[in-house]
Amino acid sequence: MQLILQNITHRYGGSTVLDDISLTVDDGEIVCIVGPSGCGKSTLLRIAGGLEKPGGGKALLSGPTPEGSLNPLTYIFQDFALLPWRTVEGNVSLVLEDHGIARSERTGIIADVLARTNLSDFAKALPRQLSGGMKQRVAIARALAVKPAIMLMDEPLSALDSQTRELLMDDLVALWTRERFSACYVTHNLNEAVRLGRRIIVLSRRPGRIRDIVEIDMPLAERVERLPELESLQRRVWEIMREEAREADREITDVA
Ligand SMILES: Nc1ncnc2c1ncn2[C@@H]1O[C@H](COP(=O)(O)OP(=O)(O)OP(=O)(O)O)[C@@H](O)[C@H]1O
Repeated sequence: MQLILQNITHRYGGSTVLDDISLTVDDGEIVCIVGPSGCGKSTLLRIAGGLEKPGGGKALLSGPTPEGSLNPLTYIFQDFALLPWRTVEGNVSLVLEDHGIARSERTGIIADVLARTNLSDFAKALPRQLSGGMKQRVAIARALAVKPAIMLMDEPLSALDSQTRELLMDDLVALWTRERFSACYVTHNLNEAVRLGRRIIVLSRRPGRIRDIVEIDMPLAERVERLPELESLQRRVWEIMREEAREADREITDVA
């Protein structure tokens, strides 16, 4: 299944936030979206997920829904959004209960996604007993449980310290390598973008327009071994963004 954004334009009040954004996320592809603060990355993701209606243009899904997919577009947020009174398995179960999945089937799905995210030993733990990294693994397990066609990931690792972020990136690469998933992945972090993205869409400062697209034709599993190449790609993305980020920074300071 493909996610297609066609000529998306959006305004809040008098100001244009997104201007004529077109992009496609192909089946099995991770597309990263980077750009200066306030350029509309999260807005674009909300439009992609149907949470917000664009002022102009269209967001659509094309192709058959994967078998067993309960929710073709599924979000993963920075703040995990777990229910504190439910255990790890209870949090994953909730989305399945919402879809009316019978208990016996739920048990199988939960065991599968907890195994894939290395959480099997923590099934009975409560969120408050878990580190930030583990909480985000639960959020990823919960997203996988509905067999999404495309995951919409909004800064999923940015609440974590840098070491935990590294571990979670390894996990995402391992998950993707075992069973490819598609994702539209918004991040501030250019290192995450070059580690995970097949394509990196660089947006300009507000109004967000596509400034450039950097393609990375290197298998995900090899990237951690090829850090010098990734560093030069990361520098290239930063060169594209630098002026935009500087202008965006000034703009925000002016407002304050
Ligand atoms: N519901 C809303 N109503 C009015 N303005 C909004 C709303 N949501 C976002 N904005 C504004 O739209 C612009 C884009 O916001 P958005 O959160 O999409 O940007 P972003 O690129 O994700 O930002 P950041 O990198 O800082 O997270 C910002 O100026 C923001 O203040």
